[in-house]
Amino acid sequence: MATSGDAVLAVEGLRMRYGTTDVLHDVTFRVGRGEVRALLGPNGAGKSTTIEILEGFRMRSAGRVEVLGADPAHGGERWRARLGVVLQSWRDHGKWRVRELLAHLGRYYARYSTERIRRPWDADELIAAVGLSEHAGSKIRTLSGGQRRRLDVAIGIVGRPELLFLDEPTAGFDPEARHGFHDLVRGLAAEQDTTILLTTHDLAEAEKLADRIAILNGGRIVADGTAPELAKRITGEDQVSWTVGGRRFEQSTRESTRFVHGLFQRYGESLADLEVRRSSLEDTYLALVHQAEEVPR
Ligand SMILES: Nc1ncnc2c1ncn2[C@@H]1O[C@H](COP(=O)(O)OP(=O)(O)OP(=O)(O)O)[C@@H](O)[C@H]1O
Repeated sequence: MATSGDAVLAVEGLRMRYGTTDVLHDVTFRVGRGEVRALLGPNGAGKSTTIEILEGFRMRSAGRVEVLGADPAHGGERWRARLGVVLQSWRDHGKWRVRELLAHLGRYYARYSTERIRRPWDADELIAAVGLSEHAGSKIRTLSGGQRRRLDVAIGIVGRPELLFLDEPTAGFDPEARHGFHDLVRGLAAEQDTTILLTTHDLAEAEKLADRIAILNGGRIVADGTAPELAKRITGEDQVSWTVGGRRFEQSTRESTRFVHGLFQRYGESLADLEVRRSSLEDTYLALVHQAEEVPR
């Protein structure tokens, strides 16, 4: 596989079979340094399976995978120390206090500190970065679900990973916690230059966080691009509607600005109730998922 210098993660022709069932078919994508990439798809699409293979927790059936220059199936300790993993499941450290646990886990990374990346992240700075300062001395079992998830993220990044995997990071968050978490993820990418691969089935989350989105459905990548690129991909057309002389009209067009300009020229002030509805990522997503459901596997 020709890996460009900037690709932190490259997947080519990845396949996974459980027993006699293929759950990943020829999955191919790349993630560049500092990029936030979402793997978006409905339940059972294969997101967790993909991410677990990339993390080195699951052996693939076929295909080529390179993560931070190594095959995850053979990644050593030093390689693993450069990765951050936030799993869907909770860890069970209920009796530990937040600062105590982070300082303890952080110690493991000290031997992997480099001139460029100082490891681990200072526990109090990290606690502040994830918005848990008020709970630094609390026992973990007393944290709410959202606070606990923030701690999961802190555990995932305590070693200042170059590449962070987030598996459905905001499942169970209230809107405020979700907003705070999105700021945190964007900050990691912008200020720490962390490359992030996150899985989600929340379109809005993918659109808000990710530079690029790969849509996975039925074990296949059915689309890959920026949110606007994907939104244009299926319909590519905007819906313009307007009223003239009490009659309602509607038109699909790829050139909505020019079309609206024409309407104004033609109807002037008698034009009323003008609306332009852009094709949205949601249109694309639903169309792609629906299309794929119709293709026999
Ligand atoms: N250990 C396993 N043995 C057999 N089948 C499995 C196993 N793990 C997952 N699968 C199957 O593989 C498919 C993909 O599952 P996966 O958990 O990767 O999907 P997902 O996109 O992460 O879904 P969700 O959003 O529900 O977490 C599903 O059909 C699932 O039933």
